[in-house]
Amino acid sequence: MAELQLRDIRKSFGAFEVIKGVSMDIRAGEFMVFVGPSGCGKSTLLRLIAGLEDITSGTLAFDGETVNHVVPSKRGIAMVFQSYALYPHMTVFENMSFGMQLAGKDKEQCRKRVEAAAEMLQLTPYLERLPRQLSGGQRQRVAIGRAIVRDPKVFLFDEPLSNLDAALRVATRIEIARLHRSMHKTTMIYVTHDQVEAMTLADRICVLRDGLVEQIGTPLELYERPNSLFVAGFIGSPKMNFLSAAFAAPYNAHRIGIRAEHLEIVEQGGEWSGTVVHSEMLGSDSYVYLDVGADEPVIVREGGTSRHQPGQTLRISPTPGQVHRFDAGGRAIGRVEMRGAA
Ligand SMILES: Nc1ncnc2c1ncn2[C@@H]1O[C@H](COP(=O)(O)OP(=O)(O)OP(=O)(O)O)[C@@H](O)[C@H]1O
Repeated sequence: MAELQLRDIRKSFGAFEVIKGVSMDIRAGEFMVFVGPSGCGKSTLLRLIAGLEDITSGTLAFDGETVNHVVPSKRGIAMVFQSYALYPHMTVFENMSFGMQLAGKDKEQCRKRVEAAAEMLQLTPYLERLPRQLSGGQRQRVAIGRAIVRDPKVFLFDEPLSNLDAALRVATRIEIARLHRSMHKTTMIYVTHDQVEAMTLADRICVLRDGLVEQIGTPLELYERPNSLFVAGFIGSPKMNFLSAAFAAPYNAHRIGIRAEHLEIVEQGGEWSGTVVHSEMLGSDSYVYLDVGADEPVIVREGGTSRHQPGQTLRISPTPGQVHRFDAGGRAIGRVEMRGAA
């Protein structure tokens, strides 16, 4: 378990600055998730923490000690990548124990650690198999097991589940959450594109944008109190509905944002009305897409099966207190109880 301090970290590749001054504290035992659009620098930041890339300027400290010039093998980290990078000619047991044997660990100690990790990851029946005799999810668990046996202070994950199909992704995600709990809360830093992974695994999420931190907070903080249009649009699925001009003016905002679950279809009155252009049924919920005359259809969540057909006119109202307001620069200016109240 280690605490990390990042102070004004910058990274350039030649003249191209990718990380532009990132500062944050990652608490001991915390599960921190980095999200952000493609190319914003998530993997680069993780690789700087791992020591796989040199930091151009700024300070990186583990438990108060600067590690900028400490080689990766001496940082007490273990990293799991999207590609499992297992040795194809070695069994699961050998793949997991190889690193320890290289480090000169006692054979018996290696065996015990591998068996304990295999137990934790439900890999015990597969220890004598070769990687090609395993499913993708099992291979990724071996890669995670190989990292566990090193008993790292900090675990780094770079999109570890993105090669897996949907069902395996869910199963392995639950496995990782369980792992975090059972490893006495080893500090974990996890890069992902996946909303659900970020929301369900993270103690805190860091949203990166163009090499800078846009917002750091618990999943619920980011979901309920995004500090910018960018975070509001990035966190949550379906995306928050954004409305501008005549829709936002009564709220004294440049733009307003309302989540699909905070719009209610009403029989009478209603703040806006629109035509149903599409509806999606997910089983437990439905999403109704309404053309209210804005740039894009507004998405409204309905519990159960939608009763609404394309072409039908519906009236909708936002849930009081759930209208997010944004200024012309895209900064949040808080939610309001009702229109005209700001
Ligand atoms: N070794 C390198 N040399 C030059 N440019 C690089 C290098 N590594 C990364 N970059 C650039 O740095 C930027 C950030 O890359 P990075 O892989 O960190 O982004 P990311 O947020 O992880 O993206 P993705 O979600 O697509 O994986 C990109 O523009 C990338 O092309």
